[in-house]
Amino acid sequence: MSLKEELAHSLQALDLPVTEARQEQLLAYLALLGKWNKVYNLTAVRDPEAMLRLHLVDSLAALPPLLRHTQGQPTRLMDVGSGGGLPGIAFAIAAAESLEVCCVDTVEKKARFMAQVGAELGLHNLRAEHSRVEQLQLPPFPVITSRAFASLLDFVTLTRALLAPGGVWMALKGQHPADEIAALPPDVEVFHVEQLSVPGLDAQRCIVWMRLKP
Ligand SMILES: C[S@@+](CC[C@H](N)C(=O)[O-])C[C@H]1O[C@@H](n2cnc3c(N)ncnc32)[C@H](O)[C@@H]1O
Repeated sequence: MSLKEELAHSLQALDLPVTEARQEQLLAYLALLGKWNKVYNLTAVRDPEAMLRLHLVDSLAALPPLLRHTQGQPTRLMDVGSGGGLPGIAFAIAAAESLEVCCVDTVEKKARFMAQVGAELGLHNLRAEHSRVEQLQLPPFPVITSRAFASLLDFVTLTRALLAPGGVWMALKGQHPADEIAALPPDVEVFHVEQLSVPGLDAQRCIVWMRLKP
């Protein structure tokens, strides 16, 4: 199966409608990730087919739950520790109509890569910030995501100043992280641990949804 066919099948399995043009952009993003990975060391995964499954589809699996949460309404989202742009850039492409995405990474070459992807693919809803997230000064976000970034405790501690009133944290995790949940501060509430199934991937995945207690 070609990468294009595999992506289309995966999107269908996720019940995530993405136009043909956006699918081309997702593949173009993957190609840029592969190209610049050699120079910038953006990810340890190098094989294009594995990158599609382990990075792109793995990230996109969290998008339908996010769109259910936002009910498709226009939303500003910050993705922390995006690295090569995951899940932020995947979200920005696949849900371009409703998401404004700010990807943050403390490593300059990674932020530069993400900005370059935005420029090359014409992603007007994507912004890349080179900063430690705890030093970032921006208007707060209704949704803050992370994938393979830090413990839940560090995630919420480093970003709580950037969470809008009523906003949510969305942590993309592997196995249900019971120990990390137990270590959260008392004013942070886990309101849902949502199991995900990733097409073509036999591994446990979940989203830990959190918010500040009222
Ligand atoms: C393991 S990578 C994960 C990258 C990407 N989210 C993924 O799923 O492939 C973690 C990233 O977090 C970034 N990072 C670590 N501490 C940070 C901080 N305080 N602020 C912003 N980015 C940070 C690192 O530079 C690295 O790119």
